[in-house]
Amino acid sequence: MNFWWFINLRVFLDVLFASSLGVLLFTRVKEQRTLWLLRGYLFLVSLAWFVQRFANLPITSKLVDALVLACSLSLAILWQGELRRLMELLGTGRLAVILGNTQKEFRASSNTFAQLTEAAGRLSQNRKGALIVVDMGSDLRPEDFLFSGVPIDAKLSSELILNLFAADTPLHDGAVLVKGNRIISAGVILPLSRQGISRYGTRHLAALGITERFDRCICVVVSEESGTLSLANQGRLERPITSSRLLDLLKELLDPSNASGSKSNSINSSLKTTSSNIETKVAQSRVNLVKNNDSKESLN
Ligand SMILES: Nc1ncnc2c1ncn2[C@@H]1O[C@H](COP(=O)(O)OP(=O)(O)OP(=O)(O)O)[C@@H](O)[C@H]1O
Repeated sequence: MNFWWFINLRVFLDVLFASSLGVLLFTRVKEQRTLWLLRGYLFLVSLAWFVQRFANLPITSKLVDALVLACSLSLAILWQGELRRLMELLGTGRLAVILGNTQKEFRASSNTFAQLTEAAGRLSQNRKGALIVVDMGSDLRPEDFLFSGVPIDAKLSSELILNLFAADTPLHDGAVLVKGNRIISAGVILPLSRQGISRYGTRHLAALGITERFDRCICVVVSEESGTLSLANQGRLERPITSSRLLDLLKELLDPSNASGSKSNSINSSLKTTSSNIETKVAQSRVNLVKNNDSKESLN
């Protein structure tokens, strides 16, 4: 009696844990393609188990086992970022994140986006390198950075961002961390991504590195070399973008309900930026012309 009760309890717990793991896995995967891969893989694993357990077919069993091994290796390569993140979460005891409970949300006002975009646009025009991490409610902790930087905790403004990235200032190297409407820290050193090493420099790799680890983290990057503006999200870089496109993307990411409206506006706004850039260049050439005339007059 006791023995059967124990066996039943074991079977019950086994089914309970396996199904909880399955539900957890499937609810955490958001991308359709990843879901298909996972389903295919689980089907293969079950097939291998079935053939091994119930069918006495040694050659088929070996073949299916080899297939499962090959698929496991491919998935380990394909999902190396996610698997590393899972191990990091387990290692640091952040079980709430694994269970999908990422509580807080950092809401930024539209004025903050405008300030951020304005600063990025001006840095881009002046070819000043910059890296701004916007945390939208991830579970980022200081230990997730290689160096957590210098605490700032100040209201975000375009002037402050421009100051932080001004050349030859102590905090211009590294990234600025933004949460909601506040600048949390500056001079932050981010983990680098291993993808695209041959294509990008370290600033862009740092943006890829942090966004591929944290879903609810995005990075605005300004290239010092070319002045190009980029937005990194989920380990992908959208570049080159205009500052108005950046504003649209930020609004879409932080308030997806605005997406359709802002998409239709984005073409208009990028046209506006192009025309304002042209106006700026015309104005600059006028200033140069006036300066040249002045210097000619002074020579005469
Ligand atoms: N891990 C990092 N975390 C934060 N910032 C970093 C990191 N690595 C480099 N940077 C920043 O990037 C600067 C170097 O950029 P680098 O030229 O190597 O990259 P890049 O992607 O080619 O950028 P750019 O187009 O601006 O030249 C450093 O001076 C530093 O400010």
